[in-house]
Amino acid sequence: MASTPSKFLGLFPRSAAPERAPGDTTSDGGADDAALARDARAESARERAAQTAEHARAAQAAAERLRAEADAEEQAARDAALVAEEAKRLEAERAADAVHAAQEAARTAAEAAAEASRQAAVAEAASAAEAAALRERIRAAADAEAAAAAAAEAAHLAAAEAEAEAAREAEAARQAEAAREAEAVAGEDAATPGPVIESDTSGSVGPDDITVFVPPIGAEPSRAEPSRDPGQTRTAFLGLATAGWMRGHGERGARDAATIPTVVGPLATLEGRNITAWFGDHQVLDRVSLTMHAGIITSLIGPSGCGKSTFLRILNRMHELVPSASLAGEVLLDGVDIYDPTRKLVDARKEIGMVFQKPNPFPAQSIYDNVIAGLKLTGTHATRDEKDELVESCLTKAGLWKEVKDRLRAPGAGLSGGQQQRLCIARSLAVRPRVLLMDEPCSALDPTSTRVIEETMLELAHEVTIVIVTHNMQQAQRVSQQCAFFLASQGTPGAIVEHGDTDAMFSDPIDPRTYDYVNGVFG
Ligand SMILES: Nc1ncnc2c1ncn2[C@@H]1O[C@H](COP(=O)(O)OP(=O)(O)OP(=O)(O)O)[C@@H](O)[C@H]1O
Repeated sequence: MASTPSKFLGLFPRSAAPERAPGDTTSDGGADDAALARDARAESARERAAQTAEHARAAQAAAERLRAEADAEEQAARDAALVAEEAKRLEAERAADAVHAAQEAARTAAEAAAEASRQAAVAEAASAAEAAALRERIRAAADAEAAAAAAAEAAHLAAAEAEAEAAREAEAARQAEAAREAEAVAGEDAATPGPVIESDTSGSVGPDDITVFVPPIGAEPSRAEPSRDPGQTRTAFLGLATAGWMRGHGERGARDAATIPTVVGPLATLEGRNITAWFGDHQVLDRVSLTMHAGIITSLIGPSGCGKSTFLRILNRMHELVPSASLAGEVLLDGVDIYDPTRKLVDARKEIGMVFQKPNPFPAQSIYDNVIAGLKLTGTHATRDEKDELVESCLTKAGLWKEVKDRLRAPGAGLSGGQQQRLCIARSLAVRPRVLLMDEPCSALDPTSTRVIEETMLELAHEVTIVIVTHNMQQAQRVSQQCAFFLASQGTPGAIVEHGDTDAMFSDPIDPRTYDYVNGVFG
C-alpha cells in the first residue's frame, strides 16, 4: 500500500519533551543525570521506537491482512463476476442450445411431416392408381358383358332372320310344289277341288306375308298356367327358339322391313299377366301381373334380387337368352302376346327396346354407325339420306345431337358415360320401338348425366311407353307416373306387393312394407 493509514499517525508524536529525574539540579551531576536522562530518554525513545516499530509492523501486518482480505474480496468479486459471467455464458449457451434444439426439432418435424405427406401422396397415388385400375377392370368387364349381350342379341336376331329366310324359301318351295301338283291334278280332273292350304286367322298378315303354316303334330309348347311345379308348366325357350314351325307363320317379307321407320312407333300398352319365372329349378318370380300404360313412365322398384330385371327382360323376350331360363304367363303388347308362337322374336325385340345398366355402344363403330346398327340387325334397308335423317332424328330425341353432330364419324367409345348411354337410347329408337325398357340406366352415371337422361326420358315419354328399373327412390318419383314395388321375402320368389300412382305410393302407401321400403327402412 502506498500510504500509511491515517489512524496510525497518533502512534508517532511530532515533539516529545525529554524526561528529567526528579531533584536533578546540577549540571555535572547534572551531566550524568543528563546522560542518564538522555540514555533513559534514548532508551525510552528506543522502546517507543520499538513499540512504534512493533505497532508499525502490527499495523503493516494488519494492513497487509486487510489488503489481503481486500484482495481476496476483490478476487472473490472477480471470481464471482467470472462465475456470473460463466453462468451467463452457460445460460446463453444453454438457451442457444435450446433454440437450436427447438429449431432442429422443428426442422426434423417439418421434414418428417413433409416425408409423411410425400408418403401419403405416394400411397394416395398408389391407391388412386389401384382404384383407377379397379374401375378400369370393372368397366372392361362391363363392356365385355355388354358387348357379349349385344353380340348374343345380334347373333340371335341374325339366326332368327336366317331361319325365317330358310322357312320362307321352304314354304315358297312347298307352295310351288303344291301349285305344280294342283296343276297336275287339275289337268287330270278339272272338277276335283284343289288342296287345302291352312289360312291365317290372326288378322295381322299382310299381302306379302307367307301364310302357309303346318305345325308338326305335338310341337306346340305348353303355355299352361303357372304353378309351383315348374316341370309341368314352364315354357322351354330352346324348343321355342329353334322350332322352325314357330317362324314359318306370319313372317314379313324383306320389302316390309325395308320401310325406313319414323323414330318411334305408335304408343302401346304393355301388360304382364301371371308371369312366373325360373332359372333352372330356382323360381324367381311368382305370378306377377302389371299393366304398363301407353305414353307414361312406369318404374319398378324393390330390393336387390327380387326379380325386377328378370321381369323386365321377360317383357322383351331377353329372358330366354339364358339357357336355364323358363317362364309361364303372358306378355301382351296392345293385347297381343309377344310369346305367341305366331309372332316373331325379332318383332318383339324391335317393338320393345332395351337400354341396359351399363352403356354398351359398339365401341369400334362410329357414333353414326352405332345409331343405325339396329337397321342392319333387323334387315332394314335405307338410302344414305334416310340414314342421315334417322341418325339426326334419333340423336335429337336422345338429347345428344348438339353434342355430337360435328363428330358423327368418331368412335362411340370416345363419348362420356352419359353420352354413351344416350347413344344407346338413340340406337334403340332407330328401330322404332313402341316400348322402351330401361334397366337402371343411370346407375353408372354422375348426377349431371343422370339429370340429362331423366330429361330425355320425360321428353320421350310422349312418344314411347317407358318402363324403368331403378334403385333410386328420388328418380322413381321424378320420372315415373306409375310405380310397382317388388319384393322377394325370405327366399320366396319375387312378387309385386303394391303398384299404382307413384305419388300415392310414396306419400300414402297401402302396404306397410311399401312404406318401409320407400322410406329407407330396408333395401
Ligand atoms: N342368369 C341368371 N342365372 C341364374 N339366376 C339368375 C340369373 N339372373 C338372375 N338370377 C337370379 O334371379 C333372382 C332375381 O334377379 P334379378 O336380377 O331379376 O333381381 P333384381 O331385383 O333385378 O336385382 P338387382 O336390383 O340387384 O338388379 C336373383 O336371385 C338372381 O340371383
